[in-house]
Amino acid sequence: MKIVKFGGTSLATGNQVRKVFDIVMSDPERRIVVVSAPGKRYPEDIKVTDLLIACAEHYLRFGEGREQFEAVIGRYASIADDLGLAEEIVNTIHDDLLKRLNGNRKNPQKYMDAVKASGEDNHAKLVAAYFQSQDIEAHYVNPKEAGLWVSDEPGGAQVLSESYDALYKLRDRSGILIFPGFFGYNKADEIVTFSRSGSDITGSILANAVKADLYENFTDVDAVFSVNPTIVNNPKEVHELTYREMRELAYAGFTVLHDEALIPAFRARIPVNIKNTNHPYKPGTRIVYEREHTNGPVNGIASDNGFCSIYIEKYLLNKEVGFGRRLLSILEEFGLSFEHMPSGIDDISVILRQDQIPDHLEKRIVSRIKEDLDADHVMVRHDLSLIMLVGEGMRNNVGTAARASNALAQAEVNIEMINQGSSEVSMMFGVKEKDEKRAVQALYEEFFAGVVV
Ligand SMILES: Nc1ncnc2c1ncn2[C@@H]1O[C@H](COP(=O)(O)OP(=O)(O)O)[C@@H](O)[C@H]1O
Ligand SMILES: N[C@@H](CC(=O)OP(=O)(O)O)C(=O)O
Repeated sequence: MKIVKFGGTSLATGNQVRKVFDIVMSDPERRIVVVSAPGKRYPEDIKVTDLLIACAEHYLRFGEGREQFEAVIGRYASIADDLGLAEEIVNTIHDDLLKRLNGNRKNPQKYMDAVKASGEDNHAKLVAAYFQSQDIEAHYVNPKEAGLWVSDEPGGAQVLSESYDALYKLRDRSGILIFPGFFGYNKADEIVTFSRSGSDITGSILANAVKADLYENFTDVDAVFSVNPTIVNNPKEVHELTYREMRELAYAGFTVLHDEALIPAFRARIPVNIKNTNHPYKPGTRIVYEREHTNGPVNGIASDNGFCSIYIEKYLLNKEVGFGRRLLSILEEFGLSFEHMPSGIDDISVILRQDQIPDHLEKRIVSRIKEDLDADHVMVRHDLSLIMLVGEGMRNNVGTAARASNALAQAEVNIEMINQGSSEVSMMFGVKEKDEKRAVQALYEEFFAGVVV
């Protein structure tokens, strides 16, 4: 059995839904189909999820939002019209969304989640109606009825372990099951969504639960590229990655797959295949437990910006028992999470996403660290980008850091910090945001020019 997930662009128009139908029907193993809400039809378009967020915000502020509501319904109506579906399905979606918008607004986060989730929920109903119109036995499945239970963290839910046994029973159902991505239910039977792009997570959970042979994730690119295609023109495709490599790359900026979508599949050792809905005959990228290392130390280069580092200097801090713990407990008090913590003998840096620290808090954090830790010097560096070199082959290759540093020096990029992940499949370079593009291009040239991936 295969789990097949289709992203928003794969389901954005009637024509795209027809492609999805053909892909599913071409393989009898494709039994469970996870759908996203309609995505962008062209680059400047707005995803239905974003239209829904705007709609919910309008209702929260003004108690209504006719224009935003019509924009959402218009998207479904045009898809239904394209597919020649009866008016009934659009009426169902219309009534469902209106009911959610007029629902309880006491808890704005929960209200927002219920409205946001309607994007995938209603599209699953529409896609099931299309399959049925083609005389195929297909059923819309509601995540509550199927048993997809999640934690009560609006916009950031985590699956609860008891879901897996409940969802296993989906195997016994007949026909093709159309399952909405992106949300589950908490123990109070309320809708809670995963973080953005979370339909990938639903697919992975279902793959684990039903012990699928394969999790196919259909999107709008032929494969995972070795580097962000907006930074390097026409980059090389990577046809095989390990779970660890993809997890690091997804976390560090490869948005093609949600970084939380790997763990459930990985735990059950289910391979993931990323494929293109528009070119389904192409092999795509396989994500597997192990791979042969035939293509050099680096398998992908990811980058992301918007980081800052808190640099702390104190003579012999490495000898001071509890220094790290006390530093992290100050960050905890301010509700800050950190990404990396490279350290030396007399200094340590904590790297964080800078949007967590509003200007007015920065001074307070710096003086707390100075006073409580009796630090010699504390400084915040802003506007940093983190570049991650990722590859299982790094473990067995001497000189990767030297090659990378040399390439960056040649490109006149100053390295603000270096950190080698303890897993030894990644190496991180911190640079100024203004240098990110040049740095990534130089590293790509060093590790991929002439390499067959
Ligand atoms: N390294 C990469 N390889 C492939 N695609 C990437 C990479 N980094 C970012 N992307 C982007 O990810 C997009 C696909 O992810 P997403 O938009 O979430 O798709 P979907 O809506 O199908 O879930 C691609 O169109 C591409 O712009
Ligand atoms: N529609 C949701 C969830 C999702 O996974 O979408 P997509 O598959 O288009 O990334 C979002 O935009 O966040």
